Amino acid sequence: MAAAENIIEVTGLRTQFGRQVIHEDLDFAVRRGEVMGVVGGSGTGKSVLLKEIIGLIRPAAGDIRVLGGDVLNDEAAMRRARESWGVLFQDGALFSSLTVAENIQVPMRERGGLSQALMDELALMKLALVGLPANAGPKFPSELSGGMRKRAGLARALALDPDLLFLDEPTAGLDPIGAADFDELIRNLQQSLDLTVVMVTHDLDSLVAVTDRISALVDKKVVVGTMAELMELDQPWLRSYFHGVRARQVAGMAAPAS
Ligand SMILES: Nc1ncnc2c1ncn2[C@@H]1O[C@H](COP(=O)(O)OP(=O)(O)OP(=O)(O)O)[C@@H](O)[C@H]1O
Repeated sequence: MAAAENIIEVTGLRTQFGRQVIHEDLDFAVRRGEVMGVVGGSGTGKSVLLKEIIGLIRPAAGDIRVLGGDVLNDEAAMRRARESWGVLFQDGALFSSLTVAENIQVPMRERGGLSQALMDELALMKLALVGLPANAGPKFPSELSGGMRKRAGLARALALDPDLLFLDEPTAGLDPIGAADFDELIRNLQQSLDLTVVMVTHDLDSLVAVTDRISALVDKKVVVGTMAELMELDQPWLRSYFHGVRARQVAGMAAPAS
């Protein structure tokens, strides 16, 4: 079998804020077409890792490649990469003064070259894609439920038909049923749109339902594997994270039928 292509490749990453070292010689890779979960204790630098990959924070050292391009040093590679991804950060981060449809059209406007009529049509398509009714388009974010706002944020992340989707705590703040529905939506979209997904989450149900592999941030580095593989490791944080009663229940539910 041919080796899977890495759509993201981070090597030798060092992140430091003042004297606080967050990542030290960290390697992280994501294969095209997989859903990679990112977990780790509070403050281990999960969100910062995402922000470094998308160019919002510059690391102290290391190499970051997206789609094979050196996004830290090559502006053209960064432009190409930026056009290839969509991002859903916590809370959906919608502009409260814009309607949902206008929010979805923000990335389209930034790219330019599309008529308003086409953008209106595209916004309707994106709403349908994430399971929102057409009448959500003219509403303001404050008029939607938390779950609907997340979906609207996802619709905006999908505005430019990305190959790559970054999700930071997508189910945070949702009730268990809302979170399970959102997990299912992500998995369905990943398959139907052939997306690669990088998802920071604390939610074990999401990890089981959505991810193919998991990167755990421990000791300033990444440990990567399937959930079953990580559960086997004798590392204190991983043990307490995966071996709690709740974790065992979730993992038991996920065990393949044999
Ligand atoms: N721009 C910044 N300047 C200074 N310190 C920062 C900055 N961004 C993050 N940090 C620090 O880096 C560390 C990692 O932050 P990050 O938000 O990535 O954590 P996290 O793993 O996502 O945690 P949590 O699960 O609590 O959200 C924290 O100690 C945070 O205070």
